[in-house]
Amino acid sequence: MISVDEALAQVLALLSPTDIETIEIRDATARVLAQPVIAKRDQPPFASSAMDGYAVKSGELDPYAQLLVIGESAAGNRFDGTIKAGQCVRIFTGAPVPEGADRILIQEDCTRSGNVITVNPDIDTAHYIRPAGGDFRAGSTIDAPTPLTPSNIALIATMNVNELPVYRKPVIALVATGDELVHPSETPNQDQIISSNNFGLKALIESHGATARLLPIARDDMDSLTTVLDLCEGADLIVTLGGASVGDHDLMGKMAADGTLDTEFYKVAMRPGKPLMAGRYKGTPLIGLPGNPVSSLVCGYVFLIPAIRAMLGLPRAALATQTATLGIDLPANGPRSHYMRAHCEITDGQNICTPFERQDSSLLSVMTAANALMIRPPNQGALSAGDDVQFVPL
Ligand SMILES: Nc1nc2c(c(=O)[nH]1)N[C@H]1C(S)=C(S)[C@@H](COP(=O)(O)OP(=O)(O)OC[C@H]3O[C@@H](n4cnc5c(N)ncnc54)[C@H](O)[C@@H]3O)O[C@H]1N2
Ligand code: MOO
Repeated sequence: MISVDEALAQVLALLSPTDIETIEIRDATARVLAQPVIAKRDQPPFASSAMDGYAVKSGELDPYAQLLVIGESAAGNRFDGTIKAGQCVRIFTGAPVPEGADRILIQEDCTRSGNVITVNPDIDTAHYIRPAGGDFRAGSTIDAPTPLTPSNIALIATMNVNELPVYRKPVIALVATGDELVHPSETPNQDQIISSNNFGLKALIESHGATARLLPIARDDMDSLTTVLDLCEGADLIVTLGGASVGDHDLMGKMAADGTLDTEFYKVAMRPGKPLMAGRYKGTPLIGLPGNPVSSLVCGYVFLIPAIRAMLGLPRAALATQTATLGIDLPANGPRSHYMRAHCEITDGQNICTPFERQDSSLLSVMTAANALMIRPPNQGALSAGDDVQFVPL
């Protein structure tokens, strides 16, 4: 069996970035910028006031000095004249600072009577002017590829860029397999269960910037399976769920083993996830995930998130791990990497990571209670509470 790292490298080698399309900024949520964008203007485009008050000459603010208010500068409506000695202009936050002014006196620091203000004896020392281009200059860029976050979407809008080149959302076809499966809301017979893996994986896929296509459930016969796989035409990636192992009805496993799939690998030294496979079906990249619900989801995190990132043109890399302190003693690990469902919690300033006692790969309730996958390398010796461990946050 190959290692998780080797398997991930082979999965990523099957995939290329999608093509680039242009979208409007209103549709940019969670997309990935494919080419740099360039600011069309300075921000702010003019020196502007940071406070509500009066635009003044800084040399004229002696205690009890009086200044004549000669006009108003509001956000969106500037004062067109120039401030001369003894004068000031009423100004509001965001408004252009008039010619001749080099400071904003906040309104709390003066009293006004008619068109005259009197400066208080004890005033704030800040100037409250935001210089033109203080945030960024015209011509400054946001590099690509980069995931579009709320803040860089706002930044790009401020740059006066409306149309953005982004990677097309990869389409991932999800094929649940098994005679025992029915759709939620259907009435299962006594031998049937509700198909859940496809919905969990759909949520995982869509929350990482791809589109999931839910296919009809494939039954445990070759005709049904190939009919559904053929319906995946046009997808960037096919993900099958279940039927990956060695039982008589595990048809994906058979296809991987007998070469019906253009198989890159079959079986990985990981727990859960041993029967994982990858290859191509009629030219389309395919990842076959095991059917146990937790195995499906864990493999989804470990392989599909990096796969989606690769298809979105982002760096090809495994999920980033973090270090925590183990909360309990653990016996030696077996020959497979173990992705243990765990709970991490900050206690006395330390991140304590404690794996759940029950690690069976059918237990979705345990997976749901977990906030981390604690990773144990193959054949790692026994560990004691207090040892450093690696984990991936969920
Ligand atoms: N003799 C051996 N048996 C098994 C081995 C092995 O090495 N030798 N490996 C075990 C491991 S590890 C895993 S993981 C499972 C994986 O099996 P399959 O991928 O073939 O999965 P299925 O048999 O189809 O299903 C397993 C389990 O999960 C349920 N399931 C399947 N699909 C869904 C779905 N869409 N939603 C909810 N639940 C689903 C299914 O009903 C089964 O209970 O094989 C072991 N066996
Ligand atoms: O590898 Mo299986 O996915 O352990 O349950």
